[in-house]
Amino acid sequence: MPSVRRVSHEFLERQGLTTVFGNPGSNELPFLAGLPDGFRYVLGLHEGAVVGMADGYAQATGRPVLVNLHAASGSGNAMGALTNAVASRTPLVVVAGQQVRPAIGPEANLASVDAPALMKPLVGWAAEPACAGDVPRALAQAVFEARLQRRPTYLSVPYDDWSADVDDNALAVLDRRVLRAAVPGGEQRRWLVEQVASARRPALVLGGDIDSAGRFDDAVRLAERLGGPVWAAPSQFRLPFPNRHPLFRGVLPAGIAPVSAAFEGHDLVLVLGAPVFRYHEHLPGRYLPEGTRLIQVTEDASAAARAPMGEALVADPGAVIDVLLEALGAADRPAGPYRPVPEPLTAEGPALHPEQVFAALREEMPEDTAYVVESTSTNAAWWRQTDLRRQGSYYFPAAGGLGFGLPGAVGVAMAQPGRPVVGVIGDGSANYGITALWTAAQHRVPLTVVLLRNGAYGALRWFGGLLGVPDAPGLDIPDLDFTRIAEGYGVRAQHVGSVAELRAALAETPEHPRLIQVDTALTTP
Ligand SMILES: Cc1ncc(Cn2c(C)c(CCOP(=O)(O)OP(=O)(O)O)sc2=O)c(N)n1
Ligand SMILES: [Ca+2]
Repeated sequence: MPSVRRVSHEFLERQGLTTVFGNPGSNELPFLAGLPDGFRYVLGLHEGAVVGMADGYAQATGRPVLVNLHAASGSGNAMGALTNAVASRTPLVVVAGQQVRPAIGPEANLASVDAPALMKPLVGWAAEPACAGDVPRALAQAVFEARLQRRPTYLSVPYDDWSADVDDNALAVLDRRVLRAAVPGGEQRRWLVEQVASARRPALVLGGDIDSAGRFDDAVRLAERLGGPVWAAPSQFRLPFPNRHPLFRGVLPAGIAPVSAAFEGHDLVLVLGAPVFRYHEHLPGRYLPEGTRLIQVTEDASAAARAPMGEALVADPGAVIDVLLEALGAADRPAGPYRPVPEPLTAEGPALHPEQVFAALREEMPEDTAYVVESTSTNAAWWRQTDLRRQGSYYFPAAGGLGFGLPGAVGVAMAQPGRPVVGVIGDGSANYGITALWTAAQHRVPLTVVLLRNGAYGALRWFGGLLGVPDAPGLDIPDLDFTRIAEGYGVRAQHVGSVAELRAALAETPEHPRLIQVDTALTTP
């Protein structure tokens, strides 16, 4: 009879989950025994980095990814990075080891007491099978739930289960497929087309799911057909639309009152692939202006259910774009020229202004470069200086949890070896996922990390001023030298002191990971 391990490996292979991001403990070794040829294990030195890399890899490949973590302490370390993966709707399948069943109740060492509860409410599904024979089916459920919900799932498996024999029924899981059709038809289709076709001044709000689903160019065609303004949904973690397109108005402000003000005069707001909305600052006001109707289209049923206003259709936003383009036809006139980029601001003294760094990236890096950005006080500078026109060009921690940037950049670069990838990382953020540098070096990932060193938690300095706490402690992080830290992890590094030096460094095409440190002036987000 085959073992639980052999059937589970076979199932994972058939489902394409053969790249495993992990950090092992003794409980996990029996799962890792005899990994078949074709599987690749990517070791991260901290579980936050493991999940960040897996998140970047899954987002860039668009497929579920297997994560293997240690029980309890290992799974706990991953929670911060999982908040981002939940917000970006990344289908991660986390498999964690567990003590043998008789040892869990007595809370023997390395027992994860009530393991599934540890990960809720973050993950979309969590379980610990009631017996070894149910492990292959439970693993299949974890994969299918992650794919259907587009949310991480968690499976805790007692370590002696993997060597147990299974009966023939357990083999039935190998041929399972779970598909979902999400194209609106009939009455729903007629209703939606009529609402959009009859709108006098429609506006579009696009979420990260549009980019994740590869619908970046289709969204441009729909926007140019509607002719109205386009915003990115608040708390943006992907770029769903070219940021210099003449119809693009930027990211919606993350407050109730300013969002309502932005919609003033529009009779229909069509939200595609985003929750309504991930506000941030509490700025109370009317949700919508008088006379404005909001229709949300999302695959995320709970996002549709929890929205505070408007109507929602749970469907594939990409399929809805196809339906609307088919019904309305393409634009009959070009949208006009893309907006030009302003001259970058400069800073007093030796440090560069972040806009000078971003202008150098725009001018030196190839147009298809993918950027993973985690430098929180430089967002305004970033969007003033950048000109992104391709799908999959921008990633940001979806729940604002730092520690995604550096690992996520490694994961994106591993997923797209032929595409230039740049991590734009603040000197504060870098520390939350710094061990990913070691993995990048070990796997010779051709990644560029531009490390913006302003010696502070810049964004918090700004928030401190906003919230009337200008002298808050713990906001300065002086004396960090990431060139020496990077070299310690095996990554070639250099410090650049001018725009010319930065441009010369960027002009070289990296064969392996490299870190370029540059001192930047403090700016406001
Ligand atoms: C895991 C985690 N810890 C702490 C924070 C709080 N935080 C922190 C600590 C920030 C400072 C980031 O500093 P940086 O150097 O990366 O970027 P800037 O200097 O440009 O702000 S921004 C922010 O929200 C967070 N968002 N996530
Ligand atoms: Ca900083």
